[in-house]
Amino acid sequence: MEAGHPPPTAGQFVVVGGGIAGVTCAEQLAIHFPSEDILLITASPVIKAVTNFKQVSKVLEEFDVEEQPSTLLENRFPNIKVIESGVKQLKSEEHCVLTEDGNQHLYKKLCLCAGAKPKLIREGNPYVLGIRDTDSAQEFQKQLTKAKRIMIIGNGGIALELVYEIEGCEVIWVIKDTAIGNTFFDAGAAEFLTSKLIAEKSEAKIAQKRTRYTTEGRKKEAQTKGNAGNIGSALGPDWHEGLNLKGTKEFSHKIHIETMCEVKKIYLQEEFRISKKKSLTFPRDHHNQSVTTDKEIWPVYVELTNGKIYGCNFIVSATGVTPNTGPFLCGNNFDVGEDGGLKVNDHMHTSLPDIYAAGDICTASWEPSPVWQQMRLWTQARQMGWYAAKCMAAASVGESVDMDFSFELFAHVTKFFNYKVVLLGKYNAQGLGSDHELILRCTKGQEYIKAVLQNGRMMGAVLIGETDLEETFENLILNQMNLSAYGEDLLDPNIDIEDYFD
Ligand SMILES: Cc1cc2nc3c(=O)[nH]c(=O)nc-3n(C[C@H](O)[C@H](O)[C@H](O)COP(=O)(O)OP(=O)(O)OC[C@H]3O[C@@H](n4cnc5c(N)ncnc54)[C@H](O)[C@@H]3O)c2cc1C
Ligand SMILES: NC(=O)c1ccc[n+]([C@@H]2O[C@H](COP(=O)([O-])OP(=O)(O)OC[C@H]3O[C@@H](n4cnc5c(N)ncnc54)[C@H](O)[C@@H]3O)[C@@H](O)[C@H]2O)c1
Repeated sequence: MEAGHPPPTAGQFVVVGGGIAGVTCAEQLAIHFPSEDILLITASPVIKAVTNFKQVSKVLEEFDVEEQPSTLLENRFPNIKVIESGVKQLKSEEHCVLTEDGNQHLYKKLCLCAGAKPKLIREGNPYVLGIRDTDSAQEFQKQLTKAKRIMIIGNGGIALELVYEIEGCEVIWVIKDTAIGNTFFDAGAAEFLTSKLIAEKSEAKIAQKRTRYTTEGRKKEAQTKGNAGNIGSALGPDWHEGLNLKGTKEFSHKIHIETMCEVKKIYLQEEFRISKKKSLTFPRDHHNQSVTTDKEIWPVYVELTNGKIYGCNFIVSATGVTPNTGPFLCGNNFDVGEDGGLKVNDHMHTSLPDIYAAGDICTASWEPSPVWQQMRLWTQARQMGWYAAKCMAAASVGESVDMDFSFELFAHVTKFFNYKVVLLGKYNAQGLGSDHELILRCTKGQEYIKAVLQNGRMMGAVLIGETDLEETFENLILNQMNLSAYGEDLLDPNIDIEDYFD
């Protein structure tokens, strides 16, 4: 044991991380072993709790997420003890974790749920912001209140949400692809959504919000704990609620999309002034009107791979995440996946003895069901945390456990541009090659429905709008019924599809 440290506490169940994965795991362990102490070690001063959980159908689930002081978790589960201190080092051979507060904790079984970090296009550039936790979201909001124009890089969840939410600030949106939202949609769905983006924003957007997201309690806690520098839990659904995402201008939306390009070089103002040979590109809106005369002097200039250069106040790098595996895990010989996550098997077990992992930190390395894939999402963090606890509990009493049903079918419910969006199975025909067919139904401004079929069986679906089809489609994917005979009728709006398959 490390010299100078107090003697370690006795071996117990230890969970690292106060996000959805860690908290769910700790709660389940506390339920399984009511007479044992469960230790939750987290670097952030608040924890994330799942509330109002609703199993909508076999696989689809809905819940709210609340940031809470850790004492609330301890009150609900008296056998959970929360330690608000980052893990400095894992010593897997000694079954021990060292925390920043100078203590060491022995574990009999450990679950690592330390989340992920934004993968920025440039590290260490003060004009490149990432959004992950409450602090980074508030920093972004602060910068936005002073901004006339920003650039958003990336084409996934965060970028989609930001371009819709930001008002009073020009947005130059830079995507590598030909259409928006490539992580979630094909070009057809993207076109459906783009028309909404161009149209005026409706009042209903505010009225239909779902998740409560409170930050007041957290701010006070953070000040008293002085945890500066540590990363907090990831945000989630409706993270922008309560943040006033408004720039300095009076207009609502002004978005210019640059497709099929990336960032080549970022110049600070002074560097740009020196390289005078470059001329500025004036961004144009969807009517091809110049949105600025660009006499401005900008703090930062971005050269894109298509040769254009834009000045802006700052850049948001919404370019995905990297699992948070270091430096506290250095010196431990974990197997890691291509995406840098800790590889876990079908029992959420890593390659090291008695160490499990769940949520954004891990890479699912089992042979998945043909209609499931890992995505670093809220729901999967909850499901993995829950299932990891079940596996840890079973292993500690020598029992076996079957794979949880939630990993049978990929299912995600979210909201983009104020539309309900349900993604099921291989919703973008991922991994199906050209051997599949698509059946579509689209009513502009109302709904977009896509079913992905292979050999007559439904493999995935995208449902945008209030389609009410999620449960039927979920069943069709799960039961793999041969749908060849129905052909296009499958999406005929005059046929009540639910009756069809009852
Ligand atoms: C802006 C934004 C919007 C999102 N929107 C959605 C959405 O609409 N729907 C959806 O499904 N998903 C969404 N996500 C993704 C979702 O938030 C994550 O997939 C999920 O929260 C991951 O949970 P987690 O518990 O694995 O990790 P995290 O929530 O990141 O928690 C990690 C925890 O580990 C702690 N930690 C880290 N390092 C240490 C250490 N060394 N020692 C101790 N503790 C440590 C952290 O403090 C934190 O408490 C969004 C993410 C972002 C950033
Ligand atoms: N409603 C939702 O479900 C939702 C909303 C927000 C965030 N999230 C989740 O939060 C996490 C972070 O969100 P995110 O949007 O950063 O990640 P993401 O994985 O959703 O999207 C990353 C995007 O960045 C692009 N990209 C990657 N490297 C790039 C580069 N060098 N230059 C240009 N583009 C690049 C990718 O092509 C992709 O479009 C993800 O796990 C995401 O699923 C989910």
